[in-house]
Amino acid sequence: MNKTSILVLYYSKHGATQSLAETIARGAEQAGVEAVIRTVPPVSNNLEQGQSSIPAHGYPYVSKQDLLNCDGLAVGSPTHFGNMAGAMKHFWDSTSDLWLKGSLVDKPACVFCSSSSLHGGQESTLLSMMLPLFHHGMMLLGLPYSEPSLHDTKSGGTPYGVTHVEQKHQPEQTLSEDEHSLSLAMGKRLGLAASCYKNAGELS
Ligand SMILES: Cc1cc2nc3c(=O)[nH]c(=O)nc-3n(C[C@H](O)[C@H](O)[C@H](O)COP(=O)(O)O)c2cc1C
Repeated sequence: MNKTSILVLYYSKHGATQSLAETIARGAEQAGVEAVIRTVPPVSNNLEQGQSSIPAHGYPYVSKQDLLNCDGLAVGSPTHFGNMAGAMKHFWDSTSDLWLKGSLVDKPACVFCSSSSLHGGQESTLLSMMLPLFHHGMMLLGLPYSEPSLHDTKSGGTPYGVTHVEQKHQPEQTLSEDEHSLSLAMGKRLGLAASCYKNAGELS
């Protein structure tokens, strides 16, 4: 049996969403699964402008093969006007071929986001990222209230998925204790769900 593999796919301009992505990946690894981190290229107002296929730094850009290979998927974006960033939407708009083949059907998935204010649209951003995943037939996971941090948090963290709220006088990338523990829990939950579903499929 191949090792279960989770794809953590994010867009981040200033690194906050990337911190969530890396912590979710660590949580998945704690559940004994492999975690692959990928990002999407930025979009420009000048859509004719060619993008380099390799980022100047950081994680590689996602490929369709990454989506085909994964057994579970976490998708994250900063909140941009209460919605996922255009770069992430642009990427999902390029996946009709996978949708036609049902390539992502029944794969467990979750969503995460970062914003600069507590009531600035985190939940709507999470919901916006769920929409393409539902259309692809994925099985969406949230976070259960049995996670103590979901009750305690004064920063990010929702039952719809893990979030981060930037704090004044802190680097964007610094997660609160509750955000950190919820990110690990989200990764573990996704890893376990993907393992169970993959192993059940391979046995049947
Ligand atoms: C175009 C744009 C729109 C934004 N809209 C919102 C918003 O609606 N609500 C909010 O709280 N923050 C908003 N922000 C702030 C980002 O969501 C926030 O800085 C986020 O943590 C950045 O994540 P990153 O470091 O991964 O890029 C916006 C930022 C930009 C650039």
